[in-house]
This record gives sequence, structure tokens and C-alpha cells, in this order.
Amino acid sequence: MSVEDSPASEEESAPEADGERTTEPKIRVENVTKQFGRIVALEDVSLEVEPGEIYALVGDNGAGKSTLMNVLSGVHEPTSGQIYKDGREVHFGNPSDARDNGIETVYQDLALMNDLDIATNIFMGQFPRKGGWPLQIIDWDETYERTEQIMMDQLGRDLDIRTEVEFLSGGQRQLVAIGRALAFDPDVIILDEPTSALSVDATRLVQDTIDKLADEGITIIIVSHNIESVLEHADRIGVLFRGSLVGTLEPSETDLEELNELMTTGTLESGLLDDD
Ligand SMILES: Nc1ncnc2c1ncn2[C@@H]1O[C@H](COP(=O)(O)OP(=O)(O)OP(=O)(O)O)[C@@H](O)[C@H]1O
Repeated sequence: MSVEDSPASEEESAPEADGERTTEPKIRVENVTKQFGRIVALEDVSLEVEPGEIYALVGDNGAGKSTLMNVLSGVHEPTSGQIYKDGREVHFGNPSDARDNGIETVYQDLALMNDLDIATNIFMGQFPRKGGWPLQIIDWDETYERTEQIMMDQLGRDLDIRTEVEFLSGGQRQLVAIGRALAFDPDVIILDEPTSALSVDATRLVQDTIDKLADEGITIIIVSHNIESVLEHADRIGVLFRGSLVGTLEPSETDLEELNELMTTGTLESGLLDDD
């Protein structure tokens, strides 16, 4: 993996003289195309996600949402185009490259271990350790202390972190998966369908948590079919249609009907659409 300064980004990272923009977008996708053989899953997609923003990606089945998510999380390399993080061009050859650049992904399959407790699930594979090599052992005190911090301070939930995950509700399980992402101290979290198959209450729990993380400055990208929830919680909504980004809308300027039209036809009859 390499991270390069792009000449353009150096210029852009300086605060502009008119004071309008002082920060780079957290994520910038520029002209990204992804092909799988003859299938064009993404075609010339460009978008920007601002720091601390909740950006939702919506689209019909096969529109390219997962592919874009996988490009950003290092699962797929784009066929062409560039990705920038904080104004620097990044190349992700695998998910740990994305992780090294502060991007964590919570997949729909939460991949939790049911018979282990919350803290163990959160730090699985990256436990704090103590002692010198070669006699290093897991530092359980530190593991539970840091889990408590993630739960209370970042997720704002008073869950008993020694509870085995199998006893948790759907919403609580989603929080544990988000907690596991937070353990890597990311500044971007990508969430794949975080509220699918959740009850109304669980959906609210997860949404409130996502709002809280964004308030803390973490940039959130949500892939979702839940348009109502997206309209309520996202700052902006990117609509993909057959691999192309056909619109970027703010919830205040659109509604369910319009989004559905855009998702299913790739255009709006009214023609009123920002092309950013
Ligand atoms: N690994 C792959 N190999 C071949 N084709 C793929 C691969 N991944 C995705 N595609 C194709 O790329 C297109 C976009 O798929 P993608 O999964 O990104 O859409 P999506 O919007 O996430 O759809 P869904 O909501 O159904 O998950 C589809 O035509 C899909 O069949």
C-alpha cells in the first residue's frame, strides 16, 4: 500500500484565501470505475464525504453500493480512478490498508462470537498485551477498561461488557460490532445495512448511536435500503443507479417518492436534480 501526496491535494489542503473551505473532504472518490470482467459495477463515480458527515449510499439491487463500499474498505481495487483520504491519494490493496488509513467497515454479517463476552468480541485479534517478548500475555484489565470506555464514552450505552453476545438483542449486537470498529480508533466507519432486520426500537438505538458518533467527529458512510431512516438521519444521500452516481441530495430537499423514482429510473421526471 502506498499513500502519496497528490500535487493537486497539496494546493487544496491550504486554507483558501476567501476562507470558504479550510478542510479537505474526509473521503474523495474521483472518477472511479470498477469492472468485474465485462460487468461494469461502478462507472466513473465521483463523490466527496465531509468530516463528521453521515453520508448514505442508496440504490436498487445491483446498483453498485456494495462495490463502492468494498472499494473504500480495501476489498476491491478500482479498475480506474482515485480515492483520496484527507486530501491524500490512497491505494488500498486489502482491508488492512484501509484500516491503516483509519477506515473501518462493519459488515452486515456482524461476525460476532456468540459464546464470548462483549469485551472479548470487541478486542478479538487485537488484545492489549503486557509483559516483554517472548512472554507477552493478554492484558485483560486493560481489555475490559478500554471496552468500558468504548461502551460508555463513545457508544453511550451502559451494557455489561461481560455479557456473552448470544444474550444480546439485535440492536445491541450491532453496537458491539460498531464497538469492535471503534477499537481500531478510526475516523471513518462504513456501515453495511446497519438497521436491516432490526425492530423499530433496535433501529432507533443504532441510529442514535450513529448520530452520536458523527457528533463526535467520526465520518459515517451508510449503505442502506432503509430510505425512511436515511431521510431522517443522513446529512446527504448519494443515489447509485446501474453503477453511476445519479444524484446527491440533502434530506431537506427531497422525499421518499423522489428518492424511489431516482433509485428505480436513474432520473427525475421533474428534472430538478443537483448534479454534484
Ligand atoms: N465479485 C463480483 N464479481 C462479478 N460481478 C460482481 C461482483 N460483485 C458485484 N458484481 C456485480 O456488480 C453489480 C453491482 O453489484 P453490487 O453488489 O455492488 O450492487 P448493490 O447495489 O450492492 O446491490 P444489492 O443491494 O443487491 O446488494 C451487479 O451487477 C453485481 O452482479
